[in-house]
Amino acid sequence: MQHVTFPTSRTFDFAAIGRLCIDLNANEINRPMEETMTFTKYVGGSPANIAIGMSRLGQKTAFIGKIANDQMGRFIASYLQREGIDTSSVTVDDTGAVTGLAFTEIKSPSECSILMYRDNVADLLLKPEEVSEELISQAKLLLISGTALAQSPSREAVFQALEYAKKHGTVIAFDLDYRPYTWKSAEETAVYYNLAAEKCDILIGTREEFDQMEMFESNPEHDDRVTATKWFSYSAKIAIIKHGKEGSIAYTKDGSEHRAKSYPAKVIKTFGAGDSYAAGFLYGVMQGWTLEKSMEYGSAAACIVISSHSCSDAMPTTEQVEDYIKRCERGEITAS
Ligand SMILES: Nc1ncnc2c1ncn2[C@@H]1O[C@H](COP(=O)(O)OP(=O)(O)O)[C@@H](O)[C@H]1O
Ligand SMILES: O=C(O)C[C@@H](O)[C@H](O)C(=O)COP(=O)(O)O
Repeated sequence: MQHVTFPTSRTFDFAAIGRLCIDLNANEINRPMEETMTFTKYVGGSPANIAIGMSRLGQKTAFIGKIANDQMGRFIASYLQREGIDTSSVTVDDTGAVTGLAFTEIKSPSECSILMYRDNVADLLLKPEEVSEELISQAKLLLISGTALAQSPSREAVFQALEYAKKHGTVIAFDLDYRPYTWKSAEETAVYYNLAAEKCDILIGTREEFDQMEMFESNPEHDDRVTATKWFSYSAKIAIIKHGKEGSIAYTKDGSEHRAKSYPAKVIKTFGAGDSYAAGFLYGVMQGWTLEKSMEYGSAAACIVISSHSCSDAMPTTEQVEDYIKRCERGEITAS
């Protein structure tokens, strides 16, 4: 059964709006940040990672965002272009804003954290008038990500993008991507997340991210079905609640729920799981696959990324995902 119908005959399969940043991933793994001396630079930012993932999976992809007018900004733009991503809607800041940095700490495969430097970042300066209606009207799927709602004018830019997507029948996916650093209060976060989620067709988040949205509601048992059902009276057709290595559950508007098997992985670090999962899952849904198959594909893509050092640079191609699934089926990959 098709839960979401995508428009046909559009220039882009996929467009993402939001932050373009830098990840600096610890080279000396399995130790605290205090003892980490060297880092490798990658393009980062959750929506950037997902866009790179979709492009690697062969989807015609565009990005809407703002970069700093500095070396880091230029590094990001040229990386996206090399990945075949359309950057005509990536504008360059002219106010002296900087590129957001995420230093990652890999204390152990399961104890990872991120130290973010996000004061005066260019990505949050994207203005509503810089969002191209033409581009959104030419995309089958628009991805928004929660962090871009944290501040004006980026917040208004995302709402403007939602408006255009609704007007042109572009399917909207919302990766909650809650990062506390950029928000002023939990109340502000909940209000804006809810306002955006009302307009979206596909919601993807962890249990903790949905809890954050529910601060004015009663869901004392943190029940996934209660969480998902609320959104089906708005625009949502699919709500996915992720539970780390325990896997994820997709709820659909017809009242059913879908679970997928997850795959083993030799985990180096856990971050990047969500972004690669989102790319693999959305790719599957766009191919018209069942939700179970799409979720499995997302899980396999996630395993590839968490077994690698980077997030963006490790995003797999279809051949890599299919090969990973086959190797798991043959018992060649076991959990670390
Ligand atoms: N340790 C792990 N082993 C295998 N798969 C994992 C592991 N951690 C996450 N995944 C896969 O990645 C998906 C998303 O991970 P999750 O940690 O829930 O998201 P996020 O990175 O956004 O917090 C999970 O549903 C699962 O399929
Ligand atoms: O989103 C960021 O700004 C940092 C990411 O690039 C980072 O690598 C990461 O945390 C990925 O997030 P996840 O996929 O939700 O684990």
